[in-house]
Amino acid sequence: MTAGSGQVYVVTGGCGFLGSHLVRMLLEHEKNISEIRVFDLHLDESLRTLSNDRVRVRLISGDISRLADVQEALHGSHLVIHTASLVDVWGRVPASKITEVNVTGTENVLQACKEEGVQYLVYTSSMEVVGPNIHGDHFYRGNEDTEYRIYHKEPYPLSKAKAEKLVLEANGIKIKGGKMLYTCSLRPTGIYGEGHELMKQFHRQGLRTGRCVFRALSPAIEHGRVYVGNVAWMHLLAARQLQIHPSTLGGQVYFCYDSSPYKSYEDFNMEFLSACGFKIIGSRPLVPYFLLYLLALLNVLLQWVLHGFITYAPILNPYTLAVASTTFTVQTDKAEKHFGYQPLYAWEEAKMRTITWVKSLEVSGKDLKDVDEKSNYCCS
Ligand SMILES: NC(=O)C1=CN([C@@H]2O[C@H](COP(=O)(O)OP(=O)(O)OC[C@H]3O[C@@H](n4cnc5c(N)ncnc54)[C@H](O)[C@@H]3O)[C@@H](O)[C@H]2O)C=CC1
Ligand SMILES: CC(C)CCC[C@@H](C)[C@H]1CC[C@H]2[C@@H]3[C@H](O)CC4=CC(=O)CC[C@]4(C)[C@H]3CC[C@]12C
Repeated sequence: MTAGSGQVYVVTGGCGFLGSHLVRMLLEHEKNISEIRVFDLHLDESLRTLSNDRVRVRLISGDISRLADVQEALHGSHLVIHTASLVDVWGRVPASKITEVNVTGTENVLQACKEEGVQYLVYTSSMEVVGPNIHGDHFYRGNEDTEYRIYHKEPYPLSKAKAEKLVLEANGIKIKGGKMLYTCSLRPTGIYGEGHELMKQFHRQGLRTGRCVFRALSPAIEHGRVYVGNVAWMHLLAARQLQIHPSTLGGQVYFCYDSSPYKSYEDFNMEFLSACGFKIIGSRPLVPYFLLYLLALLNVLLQWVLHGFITYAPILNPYTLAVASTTFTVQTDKAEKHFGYQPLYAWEEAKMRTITWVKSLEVSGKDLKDVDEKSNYCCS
């Protein structure tokens, strides 16, 4: 196929952690495309070099919350994978901004699909549209049909739930040219893999404490995790099959899953950090939950006091503590049944790829030597 004869895909948020893996996945595995438009507020110029003689990677700088930007990006395109989002549960940005990007941004994508005659939309939702809620209700090996007391107060999960509802309700609407819009929504659990910003933070934090991770969470609490490459692969397959079987996938939600083991959030992270000499201290939480909760409240107070001077947004706050302390794991085969999804990467490969990347942080870590010396390497 010569460049120009294939379809045009748009990936909103295509320069992000998931988005950039998705662009590479499309380039490697999707033969029906001639152009990938990477629409993002913050462009990663390295993606431009991925163009080849078959597919052009076109970077488009724009704001999803501005309709005109979205309309221009979608003009003449065939399918949109909408991953752009403000992923913030730490209070880094105001709630209004999260709503503006995640909800209004999604409204703009839907409006642009309608006006530009784009027939297919795959939305990157999140496990968070379901839970865990702050009441501590566990979601143990649940699926897309499992009953759960959904309760949202935080801006991020609220915004993802609203956006997903808009996407699913838009399935089947009439668009320009008399055709219909077909949509589906994918719900990843906690995504891990090369480029995960939060893992970088855990790595940096661990270096400061002599490569010791002081256990804060009960090892009995399981948290679903999924490898970024498999999330990207599921998006590619959903996009492909939504065009072939729109009545099957249209208006459906699918949890993203693979064979990553069910573990506590900390123990799962140690699958990678231990390869860099990190050790977890304690077989059970080293501090009682109430003390951790007080620390989380102190962080809220400090964030409030420092607001306007600096953005103080530590990992620990009452919401992240509640989420991390509540089991949320999925066990489903809906994506396999509806569109033949099988993870592209087995657990061992996903683990080795992630370990290789975490180890690369050691090499690139400028402050590595100083930190090790200063922190007297307590875990040797
Ligand atoms: N990281 C995770 O564990 C999970 C993420 N998700 C979802 O996956 C998607 C991707 O998340 P990540 O890759 O982790 O986040 P990310 O922050 O790495 O990527 C999001 C991208 O959206 C872009 N963006 C933000 N505001 C924008 C705007 N106004 N206009 C245009 N682009 C904008 C950012 O520049 C970034 O490149 C999001 O929709 C998120 O809700 C779902 C479940 C878990
Ligand atoms: C008590 C500790 C300091 C807590 C450390 C772990 C937490 C920071 C993370 C535990 C669970 C994570 C969330 C979960 O993976 C679900 C998510 C889905 C998304 O769409 C975005 C990210 C997140 C909210 C994720 C954020 C970090 C945790 C709360």
